[in-house]
Amino acid sequence: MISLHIDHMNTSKVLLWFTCTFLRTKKLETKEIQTKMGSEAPFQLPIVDFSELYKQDSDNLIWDSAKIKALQALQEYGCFEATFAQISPDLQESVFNELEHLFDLPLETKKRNTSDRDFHGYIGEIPFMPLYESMGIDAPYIPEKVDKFTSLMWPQGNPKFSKSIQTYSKKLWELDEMVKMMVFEGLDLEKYLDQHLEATNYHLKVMKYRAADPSESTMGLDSHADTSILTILHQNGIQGLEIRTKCGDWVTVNVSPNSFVVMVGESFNVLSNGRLHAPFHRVVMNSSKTRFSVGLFSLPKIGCIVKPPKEMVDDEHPLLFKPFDYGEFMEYFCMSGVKKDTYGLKNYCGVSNS
Ligand SMILES: O=C(O)CCC(=O)C(=O)O
Ligand SMILES: [Fe+2]
Repeated sequence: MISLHIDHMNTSKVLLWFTCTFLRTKKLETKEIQTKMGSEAPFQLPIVDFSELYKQDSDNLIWDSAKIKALQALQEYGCFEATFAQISPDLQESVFNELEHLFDLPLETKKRNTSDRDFHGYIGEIPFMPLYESMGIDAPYIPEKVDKFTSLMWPQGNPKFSKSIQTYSKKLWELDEMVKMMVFEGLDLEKYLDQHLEATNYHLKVMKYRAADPSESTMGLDSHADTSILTILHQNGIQGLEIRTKCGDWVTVNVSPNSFVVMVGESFNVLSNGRLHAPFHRVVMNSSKTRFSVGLFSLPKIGCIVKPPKEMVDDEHPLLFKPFDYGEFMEYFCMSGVKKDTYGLKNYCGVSNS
């Protein structure tokens, strides 16, 4: 989940942000120049096809090969590109059309999307992130939750919006569970999968990034790692997502049309005791067209202690994080302010000298 929230920031933090953003923009300009000179090879994330998994697969060959590829990618890059024909191009188009209407609503209407959880309601008008706006729906596969959001935005109703978002979220949720099943199997933790899924909440965040004016920074969303377990991202064909590799290089993730990006959040890094990599990522708006994106975030339920299964800890893999509660962590995270390129959970409960 993004690690930026102005409500909890005092003036000095905001100033610090401005300074950091300025310095990063300078660095970014250098990188853009390098790209123009052709010094960087295009980067392609591993692609895992989930569409075929619905077919008869008696020897589990399709499943096992997808599982190996997915796990390797999550260990090496912290993400991969997923193809998933069960979310049809028509459904995708309908979701992005509806999002355009949603973000076109008056600001006062969009601000009705409030939440008692940080980052789950309307976010926008942030001075250091002027291109960015987002709204959120908890448990979006539950029809009543989406209907409630829809009637806040359109008191006269908008069944088309409700239907598209519900159908779409349910499919994304299926994809999330398939990835978790692969990871848990791949790490020999199958017996913990059901209890893990029971202890998980879901949040759908819909985002809009307007194009930058010539005088503005192109930074749409600054560098951060998600605090989630897993995040599934989808965009309207406008590129902008960048990840930082383990070597520290920023690379643009050119996502193919109709594909999704599956990304590890810090909570999965904790659960796997460091085996899965949670990548820093950001959004850079080099396009003159508006970018819409959607993220399904799976989050540890508040009150359920997050810690790796005992099989993940041994002499070779000493415990990296103390057990934590996500609700308590979020309180700390919001109060401690934003720290650029820093892992919030590592700061909060990392075992020292890990
Ligand atoms: O818009 C995107 O593709 C990325 C959004 C993101 O990283 C986030 O909301 O945490
Ligand atoms: Fe993110």
